[in-house]
Amino acid sequence: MRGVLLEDVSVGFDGVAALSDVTLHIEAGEQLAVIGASGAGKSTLFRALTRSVALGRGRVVVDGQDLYSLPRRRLGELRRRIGTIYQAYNLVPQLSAGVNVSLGEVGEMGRLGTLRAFFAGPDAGLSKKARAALEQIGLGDKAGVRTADLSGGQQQRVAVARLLVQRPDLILADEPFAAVDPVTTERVLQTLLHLNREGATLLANLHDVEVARRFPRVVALRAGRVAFDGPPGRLTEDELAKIYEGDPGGDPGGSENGEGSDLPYAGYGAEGSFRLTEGRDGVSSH
Ligand SMILES: Nc1ncnc2c1ncn2[C@@H]1O[C@H](COP(=O)(O)OP(=O)(O)OP(=O)(O)O)[C@@H](O)[C@H]1O
Repeated sequence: MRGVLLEDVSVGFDGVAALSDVTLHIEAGEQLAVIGASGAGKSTLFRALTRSVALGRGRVVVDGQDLYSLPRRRLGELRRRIGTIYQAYNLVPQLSAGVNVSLGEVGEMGRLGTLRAFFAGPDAGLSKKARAALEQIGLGDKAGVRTADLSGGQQQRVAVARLLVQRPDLILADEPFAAVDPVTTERVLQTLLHLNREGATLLANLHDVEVARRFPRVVALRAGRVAFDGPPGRLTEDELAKIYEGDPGGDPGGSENGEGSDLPYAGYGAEGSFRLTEGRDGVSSH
């Protein structure tokens, strides 16, 4: 994977600009947190990276390929190398957790295995990989449970286990920590960072600025434009105030960030930041 480039990207919905002139270079293997107020365009940015939204203007290049000019088959091939955790998790609710995880296995063998698992019963025939992934994410006992019957946080972990099986080159995690408790957040974060260390480029849309500060590079969107792009140390209270200015809801996911505050960054100064990984400070200046 040679990284990601968005060049002057604009996306509009019924005349409303969701993204305006967004230019971002993301190097292969980078960890990038995307923040911004509700409606700032974060999800639209992620959808543009899988060609799931029409582009008004600009260019999106993933691994050297112009995403929006690719023929269908090549687009499919590229998409299989992109792992997503979206707010709806992209899981098939009627299928068991184990089968959903198996869907991460690309290629014929993976598909056959999944079909076999589907027909043989909810928990039968799963590959070792799928089982190990569920174990790793703490859902070893849920392989046979219908995904619809799992809690929101458990479904989120199923989506993460699927990534462990898929081993994508690019991970798009759109609010991966919504609806999960702090322990699960840590577990999911560690898994994503593990996949990143193994080479995957990681983009995470985060509501919680404290979590975003743990990434070496933070991009903030404000009204569809890039309002900040740099290391978390430069994310001062002033910057944050500009980014979230006029945001009526603060953190719609329910802020755990300070009593009585409705702002997602309340209580966290620029100093409090820390990182999990070492040696990743070399944020490329774009
Ligand atoms: N399918 C759509 N049709 C019409 N408008 C849309 C559509 N998707 C997004 N929008 C609009 O585009 C803007 C950006 O939305 P987007 O979902 O990208 O924001 P966001 O930053 O992800 O917000 P949140 O944090 O609340 O999820 C918003 O004004 C939204 O209402």
